[in-house]
Amino acid sequence: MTYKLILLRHGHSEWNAKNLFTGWVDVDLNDQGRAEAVRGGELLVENNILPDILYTSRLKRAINTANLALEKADRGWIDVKRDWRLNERHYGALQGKDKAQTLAEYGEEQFMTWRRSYDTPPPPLADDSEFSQVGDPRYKDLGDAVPRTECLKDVLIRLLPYWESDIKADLKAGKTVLVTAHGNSLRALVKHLDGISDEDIAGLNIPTGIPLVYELDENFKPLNPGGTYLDPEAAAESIKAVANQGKK
Ligand SMILES: O=C(O)[C@@H](CO)OP(=O)(O)O
Repeated sequence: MTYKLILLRHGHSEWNAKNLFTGWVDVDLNDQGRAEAVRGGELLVENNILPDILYTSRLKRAINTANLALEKADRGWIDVKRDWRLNERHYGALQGKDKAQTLAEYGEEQFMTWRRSYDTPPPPLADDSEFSQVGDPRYKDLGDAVPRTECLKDVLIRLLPYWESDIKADLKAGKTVLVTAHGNSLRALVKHLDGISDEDIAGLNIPTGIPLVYELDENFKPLNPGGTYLDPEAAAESIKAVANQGKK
């Protein structure tokens, strides 16, 4: 028995275009992102990889990417599960800040530590910040556990129980699962799937809007390590752009 898992990072958002740290701020897709999402759906159809169930975060850039892709694939009818555990990494006090300005102000080493180190979170975001999610009704179930900042390790710790309890169960039931989420929540999942070390994960970036397909064996180990991008050339271009954010 093998399992099929599709990972899809949301398309370009309004804040990707402005080069701002986003995290849990609920920014929508821009026109480019909407086009990427539709293309993502086309790629699913062209490769005849059609999801039976959708998992998304609670953020509209992921929700709308999934809706556009699934509509294109005529799969808007599949069951949906949304969970905060698939949300982007909370970017702490960097949420709303310009990446290029942050790089210029703090230098490359600190900037990259905050962006890509496994276990160093940015400073926490104040609860009264306009970019805080404290008090947001969509996270009522979290009570006071709404994050104020997170590193990638924190994301993995909150995501893994959900992977184990829900996503794996649907894969085991024979469903093709689509997970539409974010650059860093998907980096955490890929780290787990591919057994990437804490050091090496710093160099891994996920492109926007391009389905990444994993074939998993009965132990949920990838038969195609690293997964397969349905448009490898576009993925390589987009990965470069993500890696170079801030440096413009
Ligand atoms: O700002 C963010 O939330 C993320 C994803 O866009 O950015 P980065 O790639 O810098 O982690």
